[in-house]
Amino acid sequence: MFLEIDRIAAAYGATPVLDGISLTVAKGELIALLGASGCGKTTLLRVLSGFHPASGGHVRLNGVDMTNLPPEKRDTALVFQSYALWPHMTVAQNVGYGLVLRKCPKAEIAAKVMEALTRVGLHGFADRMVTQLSGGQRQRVALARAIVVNPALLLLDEPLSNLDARIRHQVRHEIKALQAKLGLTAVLVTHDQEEAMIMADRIVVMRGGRIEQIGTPEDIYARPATAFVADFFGADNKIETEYRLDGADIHLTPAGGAAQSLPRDALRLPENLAPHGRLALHFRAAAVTLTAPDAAPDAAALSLPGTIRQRSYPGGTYRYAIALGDGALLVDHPVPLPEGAAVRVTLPASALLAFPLS
Ligand SMILES: Nc1ncnc2c1ncn2[C@@H]1O[C@H](COP(=O)(O)OP(=O)(O)OP(=O)(O)O)[C@@H](O)[C@H]1O
Repeated sequence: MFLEIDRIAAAYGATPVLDGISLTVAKGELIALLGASGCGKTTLLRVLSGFHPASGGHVRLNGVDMTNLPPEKRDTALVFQSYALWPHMTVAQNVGYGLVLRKCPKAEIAAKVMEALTRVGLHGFADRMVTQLSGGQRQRVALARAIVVNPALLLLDEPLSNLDARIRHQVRHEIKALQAKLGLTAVLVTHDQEEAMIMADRIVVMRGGRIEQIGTPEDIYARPATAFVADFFGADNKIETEYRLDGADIHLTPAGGAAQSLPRDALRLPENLAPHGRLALHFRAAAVTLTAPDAAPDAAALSLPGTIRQRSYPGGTYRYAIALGDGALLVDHPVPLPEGAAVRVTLPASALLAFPLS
């Protein structure tokens, strides 16, 4: 494997932050480290760049153990959230800085800088001061500065989070296209689930200094391995239920609802599920339908009585807060319904992600 992260541990003083992180990255692959604030993504990136020491484990790049190499001896380039450009230098001087340090001939620097600026769409900006650029343009300069040295590994530390939404959406497609075109191996740190989905070949979901799941965006979205990942990827509505397996069926008794049976195959159940116990059923707001309380129930869906507590309009569809037993759900539904109305909440079995509760 091109990049091997092997049981990496890291700490700040006596406080452990990374706890045995192992993962491999293929040449040309873009991996996103995704997780809530404080889970250790930036620390892992700092370990890869050499700005923070590993307290255990190894990092190998292209077969070379770089665990204890200083940053400048690693074949990596880092793009920061804050751009970290020199304000007293022009765009070209910023982009060429690394090549000057490497003592490249002047003519070669000029040619490489021009090529990098063209690649990031900043042809014609070479002589501008970076203080005269927008945030999106500054981040393109930072990207040009990273790619101009042709690094074996590109490290991106929340590179888009200082940009406003519209520019961010545009620049993330540009970075992805450039990385793919140049065949760069890249590790991106982000806390934005959509950004990780759009940019990454594989996503590494981190939690509390450990890896919770690694997979393609499709994999993680459709088959989250844990309730935490389901929650993080938008399946954040949850119903708790007693269950009992019975031949081809599963009997469910959800909190606040009547007992129901569903074909066992209709749900994606965890492997080695005990014959009975409790499950958390996670699902996305858009998967639910609302009908009149007396509508005929669907045999392949869980059906629960609820009351509309609140209605809002995020655009395109209505969003309802529904009281269900002593719990609450958020549901998207295209039709306006009055607050206070009794409804039947229908959850198609295929939309339910089931996780055992202890
Ligand atoms: N310089 C430091 N000294 C002490 N503790 C630190 C330091 N930097 C980070 N930490 C702690 O280490 C843990 C992991 O931090 P890290 O910055 O890697 O998380 P993160 O997932 O990148 O979070 P964020 O998205 O907020 O940047 C956090 O609990 C944080 O408080």
